[in-house]
Amino acid sequence: MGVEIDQAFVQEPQHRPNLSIAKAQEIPLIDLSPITTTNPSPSAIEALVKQIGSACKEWGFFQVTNHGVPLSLRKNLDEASKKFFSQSLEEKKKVSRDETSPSGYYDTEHTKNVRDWKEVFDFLAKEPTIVPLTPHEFDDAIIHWTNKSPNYPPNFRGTLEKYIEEMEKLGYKLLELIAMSLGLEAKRFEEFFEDQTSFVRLNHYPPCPYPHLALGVGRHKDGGPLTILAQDDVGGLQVKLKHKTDQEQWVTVEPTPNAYIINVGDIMQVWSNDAYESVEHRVMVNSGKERFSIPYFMFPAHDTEVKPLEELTNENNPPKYRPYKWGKFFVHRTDSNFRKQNEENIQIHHFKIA
Ligand SMILES: O=C(O)CCC(=O)C(=O)O
Ligand SMILES: [Fe+2]
Repeated sequence: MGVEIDQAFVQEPQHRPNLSIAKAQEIPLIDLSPITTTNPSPSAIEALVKQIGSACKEWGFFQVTNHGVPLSLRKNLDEASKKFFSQSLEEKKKVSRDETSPSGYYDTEHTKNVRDWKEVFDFLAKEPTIVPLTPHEFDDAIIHWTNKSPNYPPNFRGTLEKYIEEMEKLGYKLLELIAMSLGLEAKRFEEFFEDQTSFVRLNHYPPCPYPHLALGVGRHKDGGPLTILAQDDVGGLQVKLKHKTDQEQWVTVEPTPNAYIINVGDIMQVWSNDAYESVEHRVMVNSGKERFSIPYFMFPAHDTEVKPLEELTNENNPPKYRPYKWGKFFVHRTDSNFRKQNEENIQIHHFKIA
């Protein structure tokens, strides 16, 4: 008799991956050289802004090349991540997250109440990162989160910090392009990031003997405005197609060497009053190969009041969401990561104006 899978990992039948999925379409691949070369022509930038706008509208996801992030930094972090995860569980647990600061190592995340087949290490971009102590609306207490510093591999922290600097630069550039594509001032989004709550996540998906039952990350939408993802050459990320048909259609994002995968998340959906929707995605696992990925979640300051931007709403297009505080939303999600819950996690549709 074979070994049985822990039921906590098993997806409901309708959410199990189709292992023979057709590779029908590709998410857009966008060349960022107009903003990474010196003296770019205004018409090249204009064309780029158009491409970004239509990718955000049609897909919510795109890949970028010529993004300006030095390859050496990415390679250094890839190697450090592999070394870190190759340690014993006991060693990794020495830098476990805890309820006072959720950065660090853990392998127990549940997405939509099913356990993910993965282990992660989270590292905050700003130290300390200021967030509300509790998700409760009328509790004003704040708390300072700090990072865990593993002893191995050597200079792990330095490698992460250098990488984060580059992610921040790329993130601001992308936000400018997205702002322009919505007809906003290029720097419209910058004010929200002064005390940002961004973090980088190292994901490790070990080989899984049950790829037809489990997922590396269950279907979800990212909660912030923007995610910048590096995936290795194994593949497994799937994006749900936006066009509505009777059946859900998932498209695999084929690995493109050295490219970054960009997606707009829930906050961009709210800011843009639904012009750019946050798209569901998930990660398949496979029985033969382990997979590594590194998302950078660009998150605003905790006290950001998230609401549709005034410039993008009017009488004919009234705000579709009630304002909510990012920090409360974030802490609510983080809290629920610690345990399997019976209720649905907090979602932006809870703030939707009917
Ligand atoms: O590993 C990946 O490709 C994506 C991970 C992801 O979607 C997430 O961590 O939010
Ligand atoms: Fe995600």
